[in-house]
Amino acid sequence: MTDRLDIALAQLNPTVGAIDANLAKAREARARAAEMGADLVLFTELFMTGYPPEDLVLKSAFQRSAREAVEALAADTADGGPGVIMGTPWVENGEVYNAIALLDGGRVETVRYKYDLPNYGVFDEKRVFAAGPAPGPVNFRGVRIGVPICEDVWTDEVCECLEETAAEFFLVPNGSPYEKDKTDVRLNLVVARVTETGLPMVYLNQVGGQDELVFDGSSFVLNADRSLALQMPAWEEQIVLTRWRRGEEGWLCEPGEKALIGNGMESVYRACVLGLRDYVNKNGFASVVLGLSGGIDSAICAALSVDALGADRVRCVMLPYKYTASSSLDDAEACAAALGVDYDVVPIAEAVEGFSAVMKSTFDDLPADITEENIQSRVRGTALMAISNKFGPMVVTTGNKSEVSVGYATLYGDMNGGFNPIKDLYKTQVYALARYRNQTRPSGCLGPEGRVIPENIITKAPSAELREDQTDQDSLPPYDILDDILECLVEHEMSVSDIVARGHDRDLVKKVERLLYIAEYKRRQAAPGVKITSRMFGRDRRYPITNHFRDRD
Ligand SMILES: Nc1ncnc2c1ncn2[C@@H]1O[C@H](COP(=O)(O)OP(=O)(O)OC[C@H]2O[C@@H]([n+]3cccc(C(=O)O)c3)[C@H](O)[C@@H]2O)[C@@H](O)[C@H]1O
Ligand SMILES: Nc1ncnc2c1ncn2[C@@H]1O[C@H](COP(=O)(O)OP(=O)(O)OP(=O)(O)O)[C@@H](O)[C@H]1O
Ligand SMILES: NC(=O)CC[C@H](N)C(=O)O
Repeated sequence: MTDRLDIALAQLNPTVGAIDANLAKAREARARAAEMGADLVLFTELFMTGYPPEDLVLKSAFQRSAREAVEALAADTADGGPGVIMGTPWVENGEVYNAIALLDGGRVETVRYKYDLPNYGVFDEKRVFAAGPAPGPVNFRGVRIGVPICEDVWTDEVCECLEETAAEFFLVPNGSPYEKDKTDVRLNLVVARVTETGLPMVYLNQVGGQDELVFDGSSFVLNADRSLALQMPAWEEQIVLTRWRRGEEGWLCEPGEKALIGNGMESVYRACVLGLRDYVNKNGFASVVLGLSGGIDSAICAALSVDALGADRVRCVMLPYKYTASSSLDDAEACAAALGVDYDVVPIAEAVEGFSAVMKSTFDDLPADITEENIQSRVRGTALMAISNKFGPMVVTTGNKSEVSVGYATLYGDMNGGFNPIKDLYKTQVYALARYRNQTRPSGCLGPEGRVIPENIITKAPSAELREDQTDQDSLPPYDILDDILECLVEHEMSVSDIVARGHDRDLVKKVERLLYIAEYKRRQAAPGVKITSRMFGRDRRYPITNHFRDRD
């Protein structure tokens, strides 16, 4: 039995389905850990397949590939180097489990299954995995290690059971998606588990974007006295060696680096950047294109795109029509120049008017209305998709959560596009993010320092510029009021009367409630985007499209 263990923690960015690449990444990490002198390397939840693999797990070919990769890595451990705790799906007796495999001495020593499968919010694990029995510790070179998997530490049961079966400390592999202000939630949970069991805990989380989810890393270690032994950075890959020593009081992790975890605007900004970067890169796009209107939404999306990919991978196009103010042209050009991106102006009058001419007899001289406004938006959407088809960039779409909530966006028009980095940010948060980015370029961002969004874009009244002198507030309440009502309805599921009790006008709340419900059909056709809040549209909030319910309060 040893009294010393050096454990490498691999906070890495796997890709869902890329089993060969994930295996290669694991081998590289193990080689690095061996150089550091590690006895054991810990990987994150389902690292071998990437997390969350969703229904891929149901395919027998996928299950087989994952197993072969785990067995290949197990064979590597015959070299006498570090053992490995690897997250992987595992099939036994016809059931598929969300598992960890302990690999050592050239073989799969043991496997343990996740007990508590999350099945709420964005998680659907009961759909694809069977729940395992309450796990006992694994025995690694004479040390009994508890390995609860992610959700297993969100309640006390599994850790208690592990402590009762003589676990000496916990190594917890996680696939815990980012949400604003979640860092404290995780820390409090780990404090609770450490307090209940008196055992130290390693909380290791993956990093990177996977469709709408983004994982922040932010892994850490708490000793049995609840002191923070180590804090890994957010948003970055890192392999770190932790040194464990057994004393009279049990195991202690020697204090190591404590990275500062930015919160508030910094974390929101970096989540949007990494979510967009990984979506674009992991789906094989060399570049992106977006319509730059001189408005705040497209300006922040341009800044996020440049910070994610670098200016040379971002193309911005101004698509003016007769309602585009000359100040919008100036603002768009100034924004593009500040960001250093390729910028074109493609006037759309001929296409808009050509389309109107084609429809003239069908429309039978009916007066112009929103139909003609939407044609402008759809011409812009078509132009951007044409650039995408011709040159290959993915279209970044720019609707914020306030617009997406109330359907203030045109289907097959400004809603066109592959990915939306601000989909889960209300308009008031978009303004705050723009101000933040003008003051601070967060670490890991590839754009220039300093002001990248001209002040006029932030201070002018927002407008879709689809008719003369239009502003958003012709159709919508002021955004601070709208956003508060929306947050009450969406994030907090509050009743109309409770929202009115906050000081809002009842008719307005009822109007917003109605707009929210009737726009569900648009959201179902919207591009994916980065989850930031506790209740993103989509998997986090599954409302019916056909829905006659209205709150009677
Ligand atoms: N339940 C349902 N299921 C399936 N489809 C449904 C539907 N209800 C309506 N529809 C369809 O949807 C159509 C209406 O939706 P849509 O065509 O999008 O048009 P609509 O929502 O009527 O108009 C677009 C709105 O977005 C605003 N806006 C704001 C900011 C920027 C931009 C921009 O474009 O740049 C636009 C614009 O001012 C206008 O208020 C209907 O004609 C109908 O075909
Ligand atoms: N003149 C334009 N040139 C290029 N793209 C445009 C133009 N007008 C609209 N778009 C595209 O359509 C999107 C929707 O317009 P919208 O008015 O909602 O956003 P915005 O102009 O960026 O911001 P704001 O709403 O604050 O004015 C824009 O973000 C942009 O991508
Ligand atoms: N993968 C999981 O089990 C994640 C669930 C957990 N509640 C989290 O968000 O961290």
